[in-house]
Amino acid sequence: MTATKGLEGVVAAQSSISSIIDDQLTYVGYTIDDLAENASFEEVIYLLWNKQLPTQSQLDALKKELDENMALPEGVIEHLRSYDLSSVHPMSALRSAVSVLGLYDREADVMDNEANKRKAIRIQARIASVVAAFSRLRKGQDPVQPKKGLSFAANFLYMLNGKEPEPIEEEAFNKALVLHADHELNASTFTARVCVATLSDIYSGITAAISALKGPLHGGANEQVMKMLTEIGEEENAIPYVKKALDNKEKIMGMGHRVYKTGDPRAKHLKQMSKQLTELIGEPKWYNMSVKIEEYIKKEKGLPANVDFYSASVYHSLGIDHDIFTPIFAVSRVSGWIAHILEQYENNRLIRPRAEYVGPQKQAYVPIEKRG
Ligand SMILES: CC(=O)SCCNC(=O)CCNC(=O)[C@H](O)C(C)(C)COP(=O)(O)OP(=O)(O)OC[C@H]1O[C@@H](n2cnc3c(N)ncnc32)[C@H](O)[C@@H]1OP(=O)(O)O
Ligand SMILES: O=C([O-])CC(=O)C(=O)O
Repeated sequence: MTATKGLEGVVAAQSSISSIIDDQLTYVGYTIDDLAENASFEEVIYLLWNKQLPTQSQLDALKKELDENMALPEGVIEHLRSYDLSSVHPMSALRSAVSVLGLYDREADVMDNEANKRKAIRIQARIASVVAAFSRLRKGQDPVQPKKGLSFAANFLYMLNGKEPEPIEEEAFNKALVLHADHELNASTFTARVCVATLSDIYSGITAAISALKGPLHGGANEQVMKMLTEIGEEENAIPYVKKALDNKEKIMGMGHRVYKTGDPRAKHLKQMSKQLTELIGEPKWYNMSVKIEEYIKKEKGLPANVDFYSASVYHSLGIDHDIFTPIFAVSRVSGWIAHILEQYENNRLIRPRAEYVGPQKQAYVPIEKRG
């Protein structure tokens, strides 16, 4: 038995949700370019969960269900008020709050398909509310109740900021949600599938997935990109900064990808949005220094920008706190996690690979008093 480090190239599941072939990403066979330009996030949720685009009445029904389930149980708000919010990372808060959400769901451990679909709606709707409530509570503001009839994107920004977004903000945020919704067997999705393949419940699967997304090699990279841009400060510092980082064998966040070698097809959409939005807020330097870094890393290391690179300056331009970037990734990706969890339940087998043992062999037990 020989291990493949990081499971690179290992095909670990069959799926009909999303695919990456020749650096092209599709959700259920629709290209990400087509969806990013045309689809609402709600349509994408429906697509991922039902493997087909909704009719108008199916979309209306989904929107109504999301609207009806967005408000948080009072116990979850109390939970968020029960600890020092200033001392925790929002991803840790989200991870714990989703676990608490499960405690307030009477169907949490009901495993049939219909119950799982009802829980899917509740989780999708409430994760957005948790992130918004957390963000407000830690600033000493009360949570804002969701407003029925708004799009998912607009409702999130409304709950976050207490005012409805401008059309350009809503459109940009919707596109970001569409672009982040699913991505085949990335680390957090794989984590979710491993978890529920034991026939554990959907809240456990999502909590596990959030835990995996948090890391800076995965979803946590978007926050780190903005940290880097902030440290760089001005355009002329960009190249010296990344050159020094490479000399020190440090990784440049938002660059490189396990699967994409020529480019991440989501990045060009975010790049375009970054240009537009940073100009709009009068801070084009974030876009300009990002372009410089992207070009330099491509030239020096042959690595492309990934989805996390330009999303950082997009979210910054929308006025979102930098440590809320990764929770926003979760607000979108939960749609994909749920799709994969439902797909795993449909045709389940325990996921249990092997390890190549490389430790000592044939050791004889030594009584404790004789150990040196
Ligand atoms: C939503 C997402 O999860 S997208 C990914 C978000 N993560 C990041 O942006 C973090 C930065 N990027 C990385 O760490 C990596 O490119 C990953 C984790 C995304 C992919 O990693 P892997 O496929 O395992 O590649 P690995 O880390 O083994 O790197 C291969 C080589 O490229 C180099 N490399 C990879 N990414 C980078 C980077 N961002 N900056 C500098 N060098 C890099 C490595 O140092 C390594 O070089 P070496 O062979 O000389 O040691
Ligand atoms: O697929 C991956 O490894 C990481 C990624 O881009 C994502 O999860 O969107």
